[in-house]
Parts: sequence; C-alpha cells; structure tokens
Amino acid sequence: MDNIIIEFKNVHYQYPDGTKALKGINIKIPKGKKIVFLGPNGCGKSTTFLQMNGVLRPTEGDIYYKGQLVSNKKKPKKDLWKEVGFVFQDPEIQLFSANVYEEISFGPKNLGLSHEEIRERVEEAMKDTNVTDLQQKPVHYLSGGEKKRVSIADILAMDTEVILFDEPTTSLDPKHIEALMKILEELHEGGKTLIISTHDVNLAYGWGDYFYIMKEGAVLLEGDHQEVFKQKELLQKAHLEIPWILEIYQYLLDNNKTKVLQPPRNKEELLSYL
Ligand SMILES: Nc1ncnc2c1ncn2[C@@H]1O[C@H](COP(=O)(O)OP(=O)(O)OP(=O)(O)O)[C@@H](O)[C@H]1O
Repeated sequence: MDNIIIEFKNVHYQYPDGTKALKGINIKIPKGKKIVFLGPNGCGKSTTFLQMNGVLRPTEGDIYYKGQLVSNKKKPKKDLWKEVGFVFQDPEIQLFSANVYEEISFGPKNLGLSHEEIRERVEEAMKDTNVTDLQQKPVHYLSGGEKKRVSIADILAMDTEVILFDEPTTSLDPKHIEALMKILEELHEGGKTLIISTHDVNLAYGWGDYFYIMKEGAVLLEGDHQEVFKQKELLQKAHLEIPWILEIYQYLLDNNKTKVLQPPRNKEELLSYL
C-alpha cells in the first residue's frame, strides 16, 4: 500500500543479555496518522521505537520504510534518523550539548543546513516548546520538565517526516502537556506521521487515529478507538483502564440519560450528550 510509511513483518528482537523483547511484531503505520502504542511497563514499546528509527535492528524479521527494506543486515539504511525522529522517554539519554541552543542546533548542523536555516529552525523549535529564555543555560542545570521540552525541541528542529514520542508527557506539568498537545496537532496538520507511546489512556483515547495495545513483546489488540476501547477484557489483560469519558458515557446509556449511540471522543462531546 502506497500510504504505509513504516511496516514491520514478523519482527523479533532479543537483547544481548538474552531478553526476548519483541516476539513477532506485525505493524503497518499509515502516513500522516496519529498512532498510539499502549501497554504495561516492559511490554516492548521503547524497543519497537528503537527499531523504527534504526537504532536497533531485528534479530529476525524485516522493517520497511516507504516500501524500502531498511533492516537488511548486510546493507542497513544508516540515515533513517534523518527521516524518523525520536524523542526519548528519558531526556538524559538524548541531551549531551553544553547549552540549550547548542543542543537544539546539533541535529540541523549534522544535516548540513545553512547557518540561517539552522538559526530559523532552532528559534522556532525553542518558541514552540517554550525554552527560548533558557537558550544559554547549561543543559545539566535544567529541571526535568525543561529537559523534556528541550528534547522535544531537538527533534522538532530536525523536521523529520515521522516523529516518535516515547512517553512524551512524563515530567511535564498540565500547562506544558496542553502546549505539547497543541504542537502535536500542528505537526499533524502539517502532514507529519506521529507515533506516541504512553500509559495515559485518557490522553491517548481522545488523540489517536489508530492504536496498538502491546503485552509481553507482542501486539495484543489493534484498531481505531471504537474497535479497541470496547475490548474490556483484553484491555484488562494489558493492565489498561477504560477511558473515564467512556465509563461516564456507559453510565449515561445504562441509565437512559442519553440516546446518542456514538461514543464521545472528548469532554466537550460528552457534555453535549447531557
Ligand atoms: N538494553 C537492554 N538490555 C536488556 N534488556 C532490555 C534492555 N532494554 C530493555 N530491555 C528489556 O526489554 C523488555 C522491553 O522493554 P521496553 O523498554 O521496550 O518496554 P516498554 O514497553 O517501553 O516499557 P516502559 O513502559 O516501562 O517504558 C523489558 O523486559 C526490558 O527489561
């Protein structure tokens, strides 16, 4: 299919210590969509992301980017990072430059862009993530939430076609979570393919176009919000809660307090049913 940007075919991955982190993953990520990976600690979400941007390669199975095999052991695609950006769960792993400005300009410099273009990209990324005032500050003095925002700015400045966000809301306060969701919306409108992993079922439910629920290195369930969130037993198996919006909607239905048969997607829709 032309619109599939990333495809995994029977991907297995075993870490050098013998841990079997992925056990036959098959996924197809459509271009320009908002994709969510949900699942308990250790189910393989981060390992899946590391495969998607080429940091790790499968021990078995194949990965395709825009139809091109990128996991070929003899001829791996080395520059996948230019097309698939990765905001790490732990910003400490990602950040290494002396100050914030240098940190965010590192990626664009490696792309060989002009000074002017680097400056423009860095300034825009700093503005979007609200770190402009911190630009001369040493990275190691930043708070956890500030580090997280700089790690997001790093990847925005790369302007990659796909962006992976591993637990993007960790360490962010409510104001900055709201700002992040706005950035994600703008990126989506600009045609980017966005893939996030999260434990926050409520945030994911309102946001995602397509969901992969993982458990113990495998995909337990996949589909759009209507298909996935009605599978209560499978969600329980993955230790996931039902989004509170759906719980209240179910209560309204069961008690004849609404006649709308379409599950609401967000708080505003739910309120309009009352
Ligand atoms: N470098 C490593 N060496 C050995 N085992 C690892 C390594 N990194 C991860 N693992 C193991 O691989 C499995 C999958 O881990 P992964 O980090 O992909 O899970 P996750 O779904 O992202 O978890 P979380 O929600 O806690 O971030 C776990 O059992 C983990 O202990």
